[in-house]
Amino acid sequence: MTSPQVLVHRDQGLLADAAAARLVTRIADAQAARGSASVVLTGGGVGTAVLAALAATGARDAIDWSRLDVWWGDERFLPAGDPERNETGARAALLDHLPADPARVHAMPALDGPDGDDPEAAAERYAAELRAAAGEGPVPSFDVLMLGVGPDAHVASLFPGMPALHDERPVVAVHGAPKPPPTRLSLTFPSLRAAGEVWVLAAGESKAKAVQLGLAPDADRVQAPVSGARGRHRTLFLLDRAAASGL
Ligand SMILES: O=C1O[C@H](COP(=O)(O)O)[C@@H](O)[C@H](O)[C@H]1O
Repeated sequence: MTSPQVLVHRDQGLLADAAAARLVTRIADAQAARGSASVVLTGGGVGTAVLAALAATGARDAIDWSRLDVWWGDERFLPAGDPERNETGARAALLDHLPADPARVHAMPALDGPDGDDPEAAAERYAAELRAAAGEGPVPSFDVLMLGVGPDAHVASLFPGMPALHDERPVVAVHGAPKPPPTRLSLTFPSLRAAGEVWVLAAGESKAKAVQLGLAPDADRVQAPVSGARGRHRTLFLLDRAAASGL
């Protein structure tokens, strides 16, 4: 497990631009080294702002979009195209504007997908897709996994005190999430921690406490799930000044 590094930017706009630039470099490096790369996207305000910043920069052409696998860390279990789905936001901000290979864009199943309104079956389906892509182990060694963080210190759809925090399966259905919608799909800690790099993105004063907990050496990941978000090689907390104000 890596100790987090903290980078503070003046405001959310600069944070999004800097994270987008970092993403271009990381993906291009991975593609140069291995031929392909994989990223895990997050929903939420900053996560989507990073994708919009990436779409807006000319540097995005340094990425071979046809050789990039795109996954999600969590999803709201709603019909395809629902504006509240993380996938919908990511497509509008970035993926609809790029020559990504549709077969490599691995959206989590929707409520009107092949498993209908059975989130457990949908979670198993996504786990099978991850396993098939992994070669070895239950999930791929993602190059970069991005996570937003809630004011309650949740990451992905791992909310404080909920059973999903203890689940060893790679993907789970979440019921009764405190933030709507209540039914979600989420990667679990073992999957998050399989990533080479984990980037926690936070902007705004409402996230300051969660960021503080996420970096506290004695934090309990059941109470503050962000404190369990760590990458194998690197963990970055990419913050704006307001989110860093409690440090
Ligand atoms: O519900 C969710 O919330 C978090 C954080 O969102 P934010 O708008 O407060 O930044 C997000 O990371 C997660 O993917 C999403 O499903």
